[in-house]
Amino acid sequence: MQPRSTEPCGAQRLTASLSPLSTPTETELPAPYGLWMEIASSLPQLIASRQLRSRLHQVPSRIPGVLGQKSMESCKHGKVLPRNLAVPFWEVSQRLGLPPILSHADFVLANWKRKTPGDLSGPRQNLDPIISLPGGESLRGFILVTLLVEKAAVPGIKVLRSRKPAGARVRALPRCCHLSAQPLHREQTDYVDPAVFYSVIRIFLSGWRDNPAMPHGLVYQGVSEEPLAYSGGSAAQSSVLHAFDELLGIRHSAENLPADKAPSAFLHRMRDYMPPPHRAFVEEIQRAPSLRQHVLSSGNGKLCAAFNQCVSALTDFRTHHIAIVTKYITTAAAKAKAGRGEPADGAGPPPGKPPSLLEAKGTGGSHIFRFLKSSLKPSWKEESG
Ligand code: HEM
Repeated sequence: MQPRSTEPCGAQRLTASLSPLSTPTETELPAPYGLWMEIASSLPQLIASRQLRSRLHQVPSRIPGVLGQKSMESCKHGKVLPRNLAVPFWEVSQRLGLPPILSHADFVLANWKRKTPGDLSGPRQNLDPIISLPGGESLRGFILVTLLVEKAAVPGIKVLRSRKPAGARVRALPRCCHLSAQPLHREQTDYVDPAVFYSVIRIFLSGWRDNPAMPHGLVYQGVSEEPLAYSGGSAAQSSVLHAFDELLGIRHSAENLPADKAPSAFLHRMRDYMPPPHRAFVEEIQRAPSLRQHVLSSGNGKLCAAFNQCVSALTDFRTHHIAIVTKYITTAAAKAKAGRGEPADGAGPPPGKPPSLLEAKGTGGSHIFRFLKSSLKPSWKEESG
């Protein structure tokens, strides 16, 4: 991964809007980016009518006064992102401290707006994604349900950020550590059609690292002659579970897996896909004195029970999540193979052949069940006293 600049600029406002639960303040880019906005706002239609490629050719390779220009480099091999997309994408990503690929931060955290001013008491009804992809209502449900899980975690994150003594924080957490496992299950089921998720939405989240469909990554023309490999968007890039895991000192076991394939290695890599303030927050919790050690040495039964409740809440969330993955990937794959997995009307046609090479893979490219089941069995990080 390239070194990242944290250079302040207009991008800083965008970064600020990525902090947990703040409303994205800007939903339109400034005038020089008019053509980009126009294309971004009609992606589903452009993809369905196969006009996206020709529209993208019209994007100028230089955006006046905003982004620099790199010299054209020839491309020797691999799948190529043309220079007029690759260079600005690279530069904006550098300024945001994010990798140049659609990440959880882009797709979910910064991609929502209120339909009407007001609170989020009827959240799904009053919310919309800013930028959509093919997938119709299922795509909308997928983004917004994921966002609502982030929202449900806010009280817990606030406890983590509070300056209260460790004991008080442990006691406060079980009340707000549920992470909405039940609603996650119910809402995904109600709003996201598995066939649409499997054959349409997932393609946009498949990335070009550990993806057999793009084994050599992607050449970002004008940025690097060598192909670059980045994982696709996944809620594994959300700071929420990482923060709770670090707080509770949870490590994910890796039976029969080489170290580089262990869940902990994958999850650590996903931190590179978080906005820098989120990553810093998780690392700060990681560096803090061990809460578990504090609880154990307190000899306080109620405190131990509260701590264990937090661990159970995470396990429950992950158990529900596995049920979702079974439905949206395993069962959907079987149906697609049997020819019974046609997306419902209104979802738009699949933009290409469903990625059969990705069947056993997660959105971020992991071998899903081995990975997800191992994260159900928490082990503890080694503690030095
Ligand atoms: C249709 C819905 C969903 C599907 C099919 C799905 C699928 C997956 C898959 C396959 C993985 C493995 C890692 C990867 O390859 O990216 C994963 C990881 C993960 N997902 Fe989801 N997911 C869904 C919804 C959600 C939601 C709404 C959340 C909550 C914000 C969530 C949170 C996570 C987390 C935290 C991980 C990392 C593994 C862990 O910490 O246990 N997922 N998901």
